[in-house]
Amino acid sequence: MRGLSSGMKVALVDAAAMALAVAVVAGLIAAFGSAGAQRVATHAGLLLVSVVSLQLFSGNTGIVSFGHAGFAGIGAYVVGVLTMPAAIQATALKNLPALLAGYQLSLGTALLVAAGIAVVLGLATGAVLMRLTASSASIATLALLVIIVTVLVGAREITRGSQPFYGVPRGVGLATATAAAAIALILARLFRDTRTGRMTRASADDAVGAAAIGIDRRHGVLASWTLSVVGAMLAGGLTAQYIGAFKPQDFYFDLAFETLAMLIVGGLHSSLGALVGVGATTLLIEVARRLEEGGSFLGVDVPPVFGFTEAVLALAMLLVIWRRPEGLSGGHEMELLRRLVRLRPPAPAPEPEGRPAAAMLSTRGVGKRYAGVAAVADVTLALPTGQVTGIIGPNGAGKTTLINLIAGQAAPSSGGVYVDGAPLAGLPAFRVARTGIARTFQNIRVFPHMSVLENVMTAAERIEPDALAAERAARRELARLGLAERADRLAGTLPYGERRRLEIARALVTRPSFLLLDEPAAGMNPVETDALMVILAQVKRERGLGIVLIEHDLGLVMRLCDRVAVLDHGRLITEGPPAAVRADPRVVEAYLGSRSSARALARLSEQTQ
Ligand SMILES: Nc1ncnc2c1ncn2[C@@H]1O[C@H](COP(=O)(O)OP(=O)(O)OP(=O)(O)O)[C@@H](O)[C@H]1O
Repeated sequence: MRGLSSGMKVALVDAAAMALAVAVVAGLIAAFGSAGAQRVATHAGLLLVSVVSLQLFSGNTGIVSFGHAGFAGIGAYVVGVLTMPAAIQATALKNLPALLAGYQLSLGTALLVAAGIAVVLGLATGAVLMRLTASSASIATLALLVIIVTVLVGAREITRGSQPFYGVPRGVGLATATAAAAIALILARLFRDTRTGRMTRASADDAVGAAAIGIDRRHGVLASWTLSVVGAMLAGGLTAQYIGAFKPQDFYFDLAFETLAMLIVGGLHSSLGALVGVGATTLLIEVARRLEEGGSFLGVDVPPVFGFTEAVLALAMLLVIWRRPEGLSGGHEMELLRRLVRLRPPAPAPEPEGRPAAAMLSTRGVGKRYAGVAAVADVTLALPTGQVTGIIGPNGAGKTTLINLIAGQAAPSSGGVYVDGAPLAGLPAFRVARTGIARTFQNIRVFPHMSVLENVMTAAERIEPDALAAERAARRELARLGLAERADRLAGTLPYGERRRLEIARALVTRPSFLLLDEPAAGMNPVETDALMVILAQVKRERGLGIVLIEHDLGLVMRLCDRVAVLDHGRLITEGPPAAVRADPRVVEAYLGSRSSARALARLSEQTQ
């Protein structure tokens, strides 16, 4: 286990525990269960493969998918056609194109072919999905489901259309279903703690924050979608060999609803949720099914009730959404290892060597108009490394917009932004971040559902060679910002001031040439603000990076900054050393527009004279 990050160690133990739990339950049912119980368990095992595949995509990206049921259908037909004995094929599929006829492959080989097709289909459809917002992508998966089932019905020569497709050898029983479910659970649990898994979750948590540390959201969506399509198609292929006969409608809305309901009941955001969801709903469905058929229960005659099972499932889902939105699992993994032993964290990495890669960040005549209003107009600024440049100005002066223009969160309407003379304008934010520009946000953008350590590690992974190195670098920055003890807490549960510091740690771990801080001391008490000032001054001294600081605390600006630029109504009205700027009558005039700022400026002049 040495050489692995803490997260991966925890994931491995969780994965082994879940696989073991599934194997033990299946073993008990195989040994002592009735034939009926074994059928239910086999069906549940195969459903678990489907639900886990769905969780791998939807849980990590936050995009609810309705399309997975359709892919299970494709998998079922692929395995069905490829494994069907030639004699049955000759009667059941008389018009099957010669190219597809007479293979009669083993289940394993047919599953391999299905996986290959799944990769191609996953990449092709994922290339579209990754360009859509989460809600549009979700609707697109619904369209995919309809298209897939329509094609399956239409491809009569291969699928027999709406007629039952029969004659598939029944090679899947409880043992195969259990093994498949265990493997699916292991892979899904481990994926979450891979580099791609973390990047995907970060983008789902806060896409803008993720782009600011260089993450291309599309990469995670494509990777998790393709993997989950493979899982869904294999689940379908195994199901084909379990049930032996099926129709396209078996892989339509009912299955999409059933698998989604199971996942939501268990908890969308963890592989444990998929396991708990399938377990709990299988039991519920079994009870509901008995009631649906009617009969005498505890001496009471109950008439058959059509659709009772679906209604119970829907009700269970609504109840969970209402009372426990994160699902029965609470939305998190077991983290058994962390519960059982006190994990010794790896030592923080030493301070990195070397100076910033770039020397100068500059804007030339940069401007931004919003619906006719000039938020920033014709600003030309030089922001060298080795200096702290303060950007001040009254509310609405355009400070945040200027940072957004530099960091790629907004595209300039005019002018440009340059790093060592190379233009940045037009690059998406994640590419700007990769040029060595890190930033924090006025309205904090940490990843709330990830741990404090994961927040920083995700950023570190862009530049560190492996997860362990990324963890050690992350721990270094957490220690610097006084957050070492908070490493395992969920970022969303931190108090405001600590979340601000976490954002700074996340930015610093990328070893940027330029650090843009948008009101880093907002919400901090004076002690925290002073500590932050010491840290920033130290980072500037040790690393020689350039810091750009937007701050309303003028005392902090005047003490920390080497130069100060003043914006008013989007325009740069003056720029220079703090003392000169403070004495500039244009600055006093700009601040007089806002009474509280004018008071702050007056107080500051009194204090520093
Ligand atoms: N996305 C947007 N759409 C429309 N107008 C915007 C947008 N972003 C900023 N603005 C406008 O641009 C102007 C500058 O806003 P900006 O947030 O950059 O100022 P600021 O100096 O950072 O203010 P504050 O100190 O209050 O944070 C404001 O008038 C604001 O309303």
